[in-house]
Amino acid sequence: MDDVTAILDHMNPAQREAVSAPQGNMLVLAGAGSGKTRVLVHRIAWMMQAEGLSPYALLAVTFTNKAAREMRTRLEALLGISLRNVWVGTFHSIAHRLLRTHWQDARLPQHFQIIDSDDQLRLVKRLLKDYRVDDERFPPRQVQSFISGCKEEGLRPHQVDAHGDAYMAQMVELYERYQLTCERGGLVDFGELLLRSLELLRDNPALLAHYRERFGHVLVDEFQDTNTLQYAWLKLLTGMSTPMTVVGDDDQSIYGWRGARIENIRRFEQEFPGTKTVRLEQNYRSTSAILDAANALIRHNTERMGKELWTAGNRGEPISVYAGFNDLDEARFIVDTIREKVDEGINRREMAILYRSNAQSRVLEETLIRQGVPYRIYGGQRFYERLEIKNALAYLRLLLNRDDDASLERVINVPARGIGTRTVEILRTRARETGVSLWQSLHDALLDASLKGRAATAVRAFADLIERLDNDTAGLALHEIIDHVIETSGLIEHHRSERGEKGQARVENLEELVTAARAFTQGESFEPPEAGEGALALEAFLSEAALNAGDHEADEFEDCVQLMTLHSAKGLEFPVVFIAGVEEGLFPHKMSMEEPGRLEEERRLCYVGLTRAMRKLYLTHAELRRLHGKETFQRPSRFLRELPEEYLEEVRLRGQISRPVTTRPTPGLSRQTSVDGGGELPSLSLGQRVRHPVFGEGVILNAEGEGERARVQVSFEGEGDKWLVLGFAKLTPL
Ligand SMILES: Nc1ncnc2c1ncn2[C@@H]1O[C@H](COP(=O)(O)OP(=O)(O)OP(=O)(O)O)[C@@H](O)[C@H]1O
Ligand SMILES: [Mg+2]
Repeated sequence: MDDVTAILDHMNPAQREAVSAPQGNMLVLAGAGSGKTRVLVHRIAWMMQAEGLSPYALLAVTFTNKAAREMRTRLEALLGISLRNVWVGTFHSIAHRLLRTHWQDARLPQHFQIIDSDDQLRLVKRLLKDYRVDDERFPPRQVQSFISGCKEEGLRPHQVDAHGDAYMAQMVELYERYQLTCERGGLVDFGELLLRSLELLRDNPALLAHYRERFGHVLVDEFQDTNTLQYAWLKLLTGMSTPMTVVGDDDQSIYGWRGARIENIRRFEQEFPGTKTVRLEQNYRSTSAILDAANALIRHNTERMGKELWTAGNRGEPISVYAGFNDLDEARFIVDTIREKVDEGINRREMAILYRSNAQSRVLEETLIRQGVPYRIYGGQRFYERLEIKNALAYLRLLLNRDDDASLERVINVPARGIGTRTVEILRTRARETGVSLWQSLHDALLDASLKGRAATAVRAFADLIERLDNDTAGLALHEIIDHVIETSGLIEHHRSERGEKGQARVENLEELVTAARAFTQGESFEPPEAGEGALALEAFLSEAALNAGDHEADEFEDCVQLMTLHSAKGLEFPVVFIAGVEEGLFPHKMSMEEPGRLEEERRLCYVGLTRAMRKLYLTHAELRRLHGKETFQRPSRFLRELPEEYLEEVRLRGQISRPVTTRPTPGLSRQTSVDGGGELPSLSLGQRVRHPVFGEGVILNAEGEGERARVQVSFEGEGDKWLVLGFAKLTPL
């Protein structure tokens, strides 16, 4: 009995009520950090201990595999028993388990293979070719997302109505052929896992009855992010008679773009009989400054179910807002602050840097590496290890060295240009036998005609492409070389045609590589900046990129700063959180600014970000950012304005010299600050503190123009930002 009540220890009355309520449908609707996940775990423990529910009668669905592992560990700790085969996992992993167990009823071969989206795309391309479908009118990625979309809505080819439209009819036919190929090959894609397991249960009443009987209770975390198919799956599995506990927060629904339906929360209340709704209103995670600011932000959304959150905690420190003069300065501020905190005794793993777009990690990573701060990217890869970046670098390596076999193999058919594995195999064998590089063997094979027909044409086109890239980029600056290569090779287009967030992220990363190159030649990126021009610069850049990719891999137990996108931070918490790039166009992301619905989703994402912080939150933005290879002035995000000022504190530039303007010319900005006439001017640096006879003390934010018209932007305390012509303004460096 002691054990049982221990489960209710450290719980507030509302939580206790939710944990110990008799089994029946329950919706826990509550804001961030109110203990929803904790209630879910404790409710499971309670049902096992107080009500004798067998661990195997339990089905708990989490959003990520990591969350599933954590839930299992927490349960084991609470119950003091090992829980190896309990049904705790993501929708996909649970569906997979069902299909593996009942492969015959699911009409699958015993050893069916799961294919990821890359395999899926390859398959689509092959189909288009086999059936001679014009891949310009039917771009493979579009076909792929059509198929996935149908599956997410639970539709099989025969259920899709083309409404007499020839284009649609062709799409449906492709879906059908795709499906047939999968069936024949025993292949199951991600969407298929869920749809197939839904059909498995639907078409096998005995089996369905078995599972309805077997599962005494079904629990779902992060319910606000379930999609139509998942909702249908839950409804079928429980038959609305097996009780369900779902927990969620409409304000944290951030996967609308991937088909998640917030309405599922409302539907649940209406459709599942006798649903008891519990609201948790006390937040245990954050200081009141953080929580109240987050509450104020989310109040700007109109589509809300309405919730209140309070905390008994201290007000804590204000939220620090830092305006970097550029993205590099922003990164430097973050990393400096992290190092200070480490000196104060805070573990690195207690600190997280969150950002909206994947590509933002590049500058942060480089700064962390340069300062020797170990970091880990959660739910993603390091910048220089990302697929699209490795592909781009492989092209660049080939320009310098055609005999780089690894690079050649990597990109010979990326983007697809009809060079199959058989052709590559022929080249490889030949290279091995004659002791030459693949590049050489490719030419030999073309000469003696051992490659023929389409293969020969495709291989020749590839060789020509590399030569052409080399010729065309001669004499160009490093960033222009890279820009040209990613455009002309078709790499960027390849990802541009990929719809959805993933393709978008890859395009952004490639553009970020151009930015990295530009920063590199200006000595702002890696060190030391002895880059030189053209091929020399390229060589130096490639070696630095290789260094940044390798070697720094932290071991599993190393104390690391956590980097991740805001999306992958869902459900997690950290004592210290930095959100970087809080700027219009970046966050909210430009793609979402036109549609009110998408903008609200961005605001929810911001709410998720803010509420990850327990003790201290930093919001940073840069006034000048290199984006997509171009420098742009950035405005602070509207989300910053939506936070009440009373919770914010502006961090002042520290007045230290960070970047002498004279040695680091920036396109569009001045090459030097010294002006002719008017005598010698002191050499000034961005970030430097200066005094003006009228405006007082300030910090140099920006500089532009040359000669007499050189101007600097100075942020004066009390006077705001001002642009001053250097020749006239009497600035004294401090
Ligand atoms: N009654 C309580 N007493 C002390 N700490 C609590 C209590 N309830 C929750 N917590 C703590 O508060 C933090 C937030 O809890 P939890 O992660 O379960 O919240 P959540 O509602 O799931 O948040 P999110 O919406 O971000 O997923 C955790 O550290 C948890 O241990
Ligand atoms: Mg949670």
